[in-house]
Amino acid sequence: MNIMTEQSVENAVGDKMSAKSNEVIKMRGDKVGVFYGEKQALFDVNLDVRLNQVTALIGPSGCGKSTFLRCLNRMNDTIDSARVTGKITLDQEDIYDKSIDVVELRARVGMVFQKPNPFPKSIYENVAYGPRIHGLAKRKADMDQIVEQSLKKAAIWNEVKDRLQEPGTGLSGGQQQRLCIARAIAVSPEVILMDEPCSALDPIATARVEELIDELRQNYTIVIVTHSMQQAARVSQRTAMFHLGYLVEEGATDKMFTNPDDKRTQDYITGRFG
Ligand SMILES: Nc1ncnc2c1ncn2[C@@H]1O[C@H](COP(=O)(O)OP(=O)(O)OP(=O)(O)O)[C@@H](O)[C@H]1O
Repeated sequence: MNIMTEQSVENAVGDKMSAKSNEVIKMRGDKVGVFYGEKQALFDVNLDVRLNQVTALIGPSGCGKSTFLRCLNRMNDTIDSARVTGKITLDQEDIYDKSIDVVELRARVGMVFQKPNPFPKSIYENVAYGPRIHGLAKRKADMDQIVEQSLKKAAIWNEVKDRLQEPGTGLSGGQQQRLCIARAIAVSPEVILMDEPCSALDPIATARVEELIDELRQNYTIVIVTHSMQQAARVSQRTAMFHLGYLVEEGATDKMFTNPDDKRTQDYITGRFG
């Protein structure tokens, strides 16, 4: 008879979890709608964001990609006319619930914007700012460590370690974007949202950031809006195609780019519209 001890059950469950960890749903959008005043920009979007995967949001201009992305950390709250309907969960918890502290939510679900936007402060301060307001470092040595680790994880440490007190705005565009990624990482987020993070970068800086996104996936869950089909294919495991405010389809990136179910996806990825 095969009697499993409590420990062996735990191990077996653990193995199954790790084998399937990329199937774990980190965030879920359930019938998400967004209105800007009277105008509805998103309709009934059901979309899962899987743990430790990169999910790419694609679709023609104005289809609602950024609007959906901003729902995931309640950045739409900052737009007066915006109203969100439906439900969005993070680890099964409703992020629009009254009990949610939005500042804490945005530390758990960080964001990197289209244009690199370092603060007009030193490189060090750009990274230290978030951990300081969240009280993550008690002593200067702890803060130094957070700054160093974050810059290392964002693959920019070697380029800036001798100039930490110089302004972040003095870096190249690609370096500034990696500094902004370090700033997002510094508060230990679980999810990182990226809104066209490479659109202001040259091809070499873009390749650098794409490589970084792939590395970050091991520790974070990433959602990226991109206009570049090549980029979506290179960096993501899942792709979601939007059109006119609707989610057209979502699936494994390989399948979406080789054998999509919907003709609109086929037309978009082959450059027939958008
Ligand atoms: N702050 C806003 N106020 C009013 N309407 C808005 C606002 N932001 C977006 N919209 C509208 O919502 C719709 C979706 O816009 P959104 O920026 O989400 O699309 P997108 O797919 O990210 O577009 P793009 O690829 O051009 O960035 C568009 O019709 C847009 O005009």
